[in-house]
Amino acid sequence: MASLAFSATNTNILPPCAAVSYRPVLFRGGSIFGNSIFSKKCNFRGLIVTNVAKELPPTILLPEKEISSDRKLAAWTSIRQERWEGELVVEGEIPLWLKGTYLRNGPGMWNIGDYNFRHLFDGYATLVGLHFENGRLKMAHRQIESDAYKAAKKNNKLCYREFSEAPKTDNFLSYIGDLANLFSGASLTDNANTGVVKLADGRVVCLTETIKGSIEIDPDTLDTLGKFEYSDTLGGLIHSAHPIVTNTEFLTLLPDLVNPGYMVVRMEPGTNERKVIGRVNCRGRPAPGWVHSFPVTEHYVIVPEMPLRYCAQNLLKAEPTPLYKFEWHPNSKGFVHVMCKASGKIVASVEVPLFVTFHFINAYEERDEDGRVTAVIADCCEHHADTTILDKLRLQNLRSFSGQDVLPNARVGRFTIPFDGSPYGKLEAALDPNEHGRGMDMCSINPNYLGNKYRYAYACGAQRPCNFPNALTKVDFEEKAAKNWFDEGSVPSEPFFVPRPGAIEEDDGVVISMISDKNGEGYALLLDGSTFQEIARAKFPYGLPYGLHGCWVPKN
Ligand SMILES: CC(=O)/C=C/C=C(C)/C=C/C1=C(C)CCCC1(C)C
Ligand SMILES: CC(/C=C/C=O)=C\C=C\C=O
Ligand SMILES: [Fe+2]
Repeated sequence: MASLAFSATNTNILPPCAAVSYRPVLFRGGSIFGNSIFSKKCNFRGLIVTNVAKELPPTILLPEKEISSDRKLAAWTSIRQERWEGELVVEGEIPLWLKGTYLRNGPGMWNIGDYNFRHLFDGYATLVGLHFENGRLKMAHRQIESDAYKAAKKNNKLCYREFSEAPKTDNFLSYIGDLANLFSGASLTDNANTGVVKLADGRVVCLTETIKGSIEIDPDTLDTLGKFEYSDTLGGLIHSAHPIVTNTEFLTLLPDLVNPGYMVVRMEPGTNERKVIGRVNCRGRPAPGWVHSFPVTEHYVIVPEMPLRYCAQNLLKAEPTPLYKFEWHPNSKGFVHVMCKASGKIVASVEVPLFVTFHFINAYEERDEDGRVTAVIADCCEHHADTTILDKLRLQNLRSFSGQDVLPNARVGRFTIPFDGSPYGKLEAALDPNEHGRGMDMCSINPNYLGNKYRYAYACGAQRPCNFPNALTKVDFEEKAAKNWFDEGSVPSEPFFVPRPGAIEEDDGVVISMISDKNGEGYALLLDGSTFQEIARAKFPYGLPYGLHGCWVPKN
């Protein structure tokens, strides 16, 4: 077969002492076989895997308490080993036009030795690649070599501030150092665990919300290439986790925590220099709203100002507060601002009902019969202005599903931002949330419809009872209906839509997701974008931790 993109490498991670008993286990798929090992003497449990196809040395996997018959979903369990790569056995048919790699990033390692992290967003980044070619599928995964990850491995302790975790201060003097490091940003993490984007110039960058956590990787080998350094002098410590990336530009928002507002910036392909388009001054106080993502239309950048606001004091605290680095300020209200991409001018700024969202889905302009823009429509996965979703994403909650229906309700929140100068915008459900089980997050659309009127969105929905979105859903905004995919006890990751080259219909393509199943195992799943029926699946050698966001790297 044609040589596929991933390099043949594996890492040996040695257990604390030699294994004493061997038990052959699992693995279909031809390219690998494995032995599980358990040593009573040193209380080590793990797996030995040999990649037969590549004749690599055996890899001894990370010892993990959870690797036992009572193991729970792999989704909330740290990755078993640093890296793996190999071909998977495909059940069903992968369309021959699907050529390229789906890269997915996410927090996949939530412990340093015996110390366990608290929150889903704390984990060290695990990058997974699914490489499709000629109807075949290779999977690879690898840890991103951020400074934070390398330092944790070397010193066997947390060295940088993660989403909810902060390194312990030994004494007063080191605390002073910590404060200095905090203000300079030196102690903030560069653990790029949130997403991965392919820039128009071909570079692939993993991202988180700290600017220093922008890390370039090689999409073929998953190697960490180094920091993606911005060459401008804009400074700042944080940005939106989800830039808008197209063939012509990279747009992002830089929150200004000192003088509450957002810089809207643009970076051209082939450069590392962000240039300012304009600035939005916040209308609420005391700080800008958290801006995990934002949408654009053809001509405008939409800047949401959520009442869940960054909190400088919480940033300084070592112990997590109920809302982590944020605070809920209902009295300071919620707003949506619209900036013209070409001029940087604010063309609308409206107060909207209180809202909580991580992810905007898409936005577009509505026009009258003379072609004048009358309003902007912006859709998001909206959590009914309820911040408890942040707490539900604590690992302890995710790992302890007892059959109770504890996932807070979510909907497709549709903002209407009028252009007639009126001071208020609307926020309503775009369809009955029961269509998708009142779960709604981790969305994607056909990328060719970015910023334009669109009909379909793909997301994680819910089949109740659940404690986390446990279904995949295809929303049809025209029919105001959804099609759902569900497999009892499973946790599916972001359904990522890849359009068929040359397609006319918006939903002509496939949806890729990775499933963590009730047996602790996992598989790649391919659904038809139109029927939302399964067309193929391929089992992983072991279940993978939950991943957040991905991108498509086409192969020419
Ligand atoms: C994984 C995900 O979706 C979000 C991750 C967010 C992170 C890692 C945020 C980190 C932050 C700090 C470490 C300090 C500054 C504030 C903030 C950007 C929230
Ligand atoms: C996984 C998630 C929310 C699920 C709730 O329904 C949010 C992830 C945010 C970061 O990318
Ligand atoms: Fe996200």
